[in-house]
Amino acid sequence: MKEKKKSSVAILLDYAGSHKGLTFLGLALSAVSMLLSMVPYLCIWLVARDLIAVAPDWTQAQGITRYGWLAFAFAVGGILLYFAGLMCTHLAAFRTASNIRKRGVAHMMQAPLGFFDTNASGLIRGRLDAAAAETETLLAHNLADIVGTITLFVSMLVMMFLFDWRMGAACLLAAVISVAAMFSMMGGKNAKLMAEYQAAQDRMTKAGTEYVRGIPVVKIFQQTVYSFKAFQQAIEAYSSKSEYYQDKVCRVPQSLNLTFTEGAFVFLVPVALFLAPSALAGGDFAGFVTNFAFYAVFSAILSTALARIMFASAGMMLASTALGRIDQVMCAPTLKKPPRPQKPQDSRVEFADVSFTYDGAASPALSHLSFTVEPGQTVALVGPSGGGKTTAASLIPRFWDATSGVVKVGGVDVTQIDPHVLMDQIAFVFQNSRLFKTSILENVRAARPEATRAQVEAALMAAQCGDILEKLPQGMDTQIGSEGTYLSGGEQQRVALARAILKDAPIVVLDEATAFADPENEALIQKALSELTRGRTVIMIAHRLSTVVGADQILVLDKGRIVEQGSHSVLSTAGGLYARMWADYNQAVQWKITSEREVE
Ligand SMILES: Nc1ncnc2c1ncn2[C@@H]1O[C@H](COP(=O)(O)OP(=O)(O)OP(=O)(O)O)[C@@H](O)[C@H]1O
Repeated sequence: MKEKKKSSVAILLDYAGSHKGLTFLGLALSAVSMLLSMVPYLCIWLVARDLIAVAPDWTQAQGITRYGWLAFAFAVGGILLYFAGLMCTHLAAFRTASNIRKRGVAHMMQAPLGFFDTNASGLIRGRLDAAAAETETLLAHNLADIVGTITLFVSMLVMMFLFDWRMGAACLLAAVISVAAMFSMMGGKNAKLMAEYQAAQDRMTKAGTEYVRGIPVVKIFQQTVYSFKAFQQAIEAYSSKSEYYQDKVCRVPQSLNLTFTEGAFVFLVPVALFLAPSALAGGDFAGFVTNFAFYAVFSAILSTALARIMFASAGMMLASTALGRIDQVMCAPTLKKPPRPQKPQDSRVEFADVSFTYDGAASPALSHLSFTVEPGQTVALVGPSGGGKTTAASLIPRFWDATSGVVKVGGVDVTQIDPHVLMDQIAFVFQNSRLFKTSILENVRAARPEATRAQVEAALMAAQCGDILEKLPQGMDTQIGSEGTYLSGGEQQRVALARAILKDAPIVVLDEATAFADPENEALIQKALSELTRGRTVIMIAHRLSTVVGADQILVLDKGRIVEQGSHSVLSTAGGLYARMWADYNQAVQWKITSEREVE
């Protein structure tokens, strides 16, 4: 059976969780407040009736003061209940939006890390944040307005029969035309257009983020804003979408809507003129005038009600597209947790016939990789750019899951290990490790939150960070990025290594840890690395072949396959790809030394 699509409101109420009741209470209060606000109109009718009945001897109309107070009391009561209702719906809306944010973030925490390579984390966060905020308006205001206005229309129907259904129908006719015009802007094809408009807005935000990131390049190469084609095209696409929507979808219905929102009177007057002669002839002209006075005043609240419906429907549309965007975040892939997790036995890493293809890629990034790294061994992954080194290393901590074959840690398939336990087994040092904008202490302690100050300090010392701590005003309590406290790339790398040392994981994955360091930093980083890797299983990705000479095993990856495997001494004389790379590397080093001598 086809599953019925849930409405936006139902989805939002799911997110509201325990605050669902508060939303219902708010809506009920809003409905009751609308009913109370009808009473003053009834009082007007009663006053008009009494006045006309005693005219011209107004002193005989003794009930009107009572009606006046009654109208006042109900009006105030209506306002108070309306505010009480709004308080409930606001509270529920804030909680719901906060639940959406929390659930989104919790879901993201379960996404494989590789997901963030292809989906900018800033965009995901922005999307979740903005979309959650957009749902707030629907729950806090729009829903209460919709419920209130439905109550109003129902009570109007009752009032139609209560006094004179013909004049009541005249008032309603304007409302019906106005609502019909409004819904024609939102239904079917137009809803799709609205979704396209929102998508164009999303693309513009994304292109804007890319543009801001690329500003240094734009400046260095003296380009203008127009050289950033993607951003410019995204802006143009957005403006043409919004113009199209405004022009083709909104213009006529919006004009109709506006005309009839203000025009309830238009139908009432001709109907009254038509009815007047028979009322005169029937002898109940006083009753007729009273009814007319009532509907004339009553029709004025129609425009307020319609304006509320208009805002509410716009809010509904916004919320439904916002929910669509939230859904995209919630549908992001997550790491499947094993039903019966197993514990890794040791720090052995094993690839058994592993292949991997990135989503949407035409060819595999890795094909039938098989190798074993015994506990305590160091294996280096080398090879031409795009060969698959980073991809292979990424499969160990499950940044991605293998498309086929098995990656094992400690003899257990990584997909059968609890993700937290797996992460505890592995320290990953990236090419350019990011530090948080907090103290050095907290940056390092991120690896092991329960670590003492002394343990953090020991890790910093082991990572050769003594000189960094000395020059900083508050040592390891100095906030990174504050008041001119910036660390160089090599220094940041050493702090990141201290983090990895503190983690004390049995397996270490190093992705070009020394790639961007200057010679002085490189020597320190090498020292820090030997502290980090001592006695551990190490998988290192390296471009500088000098760093892999001592590795127990070198795997040469080319086009996703292992083309050579062995120790440096064997491979450098085997006449294959590694030997050529080694020769090229030595030539480059020779060239560097010669050119440096010439400069001297
Ligand atoms: N997130 C991704 N989505 C799609 N394809 C990717 C992604 N990351 C890498 N690739 C592709 O997978 C292949 C292997 O890339 P990988 O980064 O693993 O190579 P590498 O050997 O580490 O290269 P380098 O030495 O330049 O860092 C390449 O063809 C690359 O274009």
